[in-house]
Amino acid sequence: MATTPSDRLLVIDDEPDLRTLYEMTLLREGYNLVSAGTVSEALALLEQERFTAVISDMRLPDGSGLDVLAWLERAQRPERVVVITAHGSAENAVEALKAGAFDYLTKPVDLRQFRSVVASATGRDAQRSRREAAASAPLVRSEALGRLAGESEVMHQVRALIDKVSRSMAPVLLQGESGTGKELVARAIHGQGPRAGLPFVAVNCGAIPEHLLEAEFFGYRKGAFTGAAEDREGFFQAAQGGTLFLDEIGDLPLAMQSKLLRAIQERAVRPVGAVAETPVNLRLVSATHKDLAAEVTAGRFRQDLFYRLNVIQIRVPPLRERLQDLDDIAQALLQRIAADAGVVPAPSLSASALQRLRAYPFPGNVRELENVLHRALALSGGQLLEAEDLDLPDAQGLALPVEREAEPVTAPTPLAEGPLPDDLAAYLDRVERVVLERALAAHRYNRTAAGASLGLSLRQMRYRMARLGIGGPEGDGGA
Ligand SMILES: Nc1ncnc2c1ncn2[C@@H]1O[C@H](COP(=O)(O)OP(=O)(O)OP(=O)(O)O)[C@@H](O)[C@H]1O
Repeated sequence: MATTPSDRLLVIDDEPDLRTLYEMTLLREGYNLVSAGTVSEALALLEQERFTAVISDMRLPDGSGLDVLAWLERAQRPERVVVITAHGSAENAVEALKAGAFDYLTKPVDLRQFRSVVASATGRDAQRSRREAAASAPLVRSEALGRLAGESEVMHQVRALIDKVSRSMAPVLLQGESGTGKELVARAIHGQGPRAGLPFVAVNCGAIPEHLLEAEFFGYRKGAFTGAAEDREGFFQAAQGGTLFLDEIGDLPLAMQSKLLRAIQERAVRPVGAVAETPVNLRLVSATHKDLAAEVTAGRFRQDLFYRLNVIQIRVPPLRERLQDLDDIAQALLQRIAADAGVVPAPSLSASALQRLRAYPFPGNVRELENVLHRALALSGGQLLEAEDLDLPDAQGLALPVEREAEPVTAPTPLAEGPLPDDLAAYLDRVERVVLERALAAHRYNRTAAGASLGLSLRQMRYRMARLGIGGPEGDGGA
């Protein structure tokens, strides 16, 4: 590959053999480099010139890789730093990421991984993929960040954090109620980062049946189980080079938590039925509406996995805590919904409509607001949406949700009597298909509303529709 003048690296390691190994590997890749054996030598070189990236061992005779990181932070230098930590030292890796390292590698260094991590630190992988995918990949860069409306103090903080974390590969944990915009934040982190042109794969951990998790995450080989007619890649392979967004991570069963932890530690996954592992290099963003620290205390979430995922935490507050954003968000959503529906110009909200919105607590947060506006737009037809068009209960009339008695479940008639199905999975798929299709038709193909009527989130609905190959008119903005 052609070298650009910016491909200049600084390698810091005190062991001559390792330094030679790194140098040889990098020279063969076409990089141009200098090396140092101590922190002070490294700082002297850094004072003289700028590098694209710095690759530093953690333990050095006169200090540590963290000292180099701290120096670069203080000097506000743009170099990306990859630290190399001792095997099994999760603390060091997490500490380095928190201190601003771009990424880390663990000893003994796997050279394939080394090349791939350095390629992302120098931006080569992103450049290559942008060239390859220029026309076909949707350019997510900045688009998601642009969609994130709201000028409240807390939203400014969220945006500042997105900007900061997007510069490294550090895992991010997003904490917030359902519908607050966690996925949008995850997309913004990806879109602002150096790998914006690479895939962003969103997975709702809670929507996948437990027995399919491993195959869905890591893929499988042909013949691994009945029905595995060909090799299939998992989410990790699909997100290779980019970002894997694990939503509702708190719903992951313990057994799968262990497998996920292993994949993070080893930076490799083994598809079901495969002998060899496949290296993966991606950024993990996870999200939860649960208090994961409390889940750890309760023994439902692995402490070590929590530690690995929670390197940087961003809290996305509920809408009721940032009511001053409501007007901006409502207007932004209305613009988008109207544009998607081909309604030009977009209608606006009357003063009374805005007042009604402000008085409503929005337990379903921004997603609920989006649905309310969808419905209002479909029903009103005018240029000004009034309070009545929103179809919201008065603030005074709002009652707390009453727990409904669970309705008795009656088995579908064919099962109460008559022959039992000879293929239960296929039979249940047929039942599910009929239920989903009926709910979709009843809600004019609005997947959010159809899902809600069945007690499913939009993601669960999407997952089920995709699994059963149910298409149909795009009925809402949840895609
Ligand atoms: N600040 C915002 N400005 C504009 N639109 C927003 C904002 N926050 C969220 N949205 C929109 O609200 C909807 C719900 O957001 P999103 O799916 O990101 O929430 P979530 O927290 O991931 O929800 P869940 O936990 O249920 O998966 C999306 O259509 C998103 O684009």
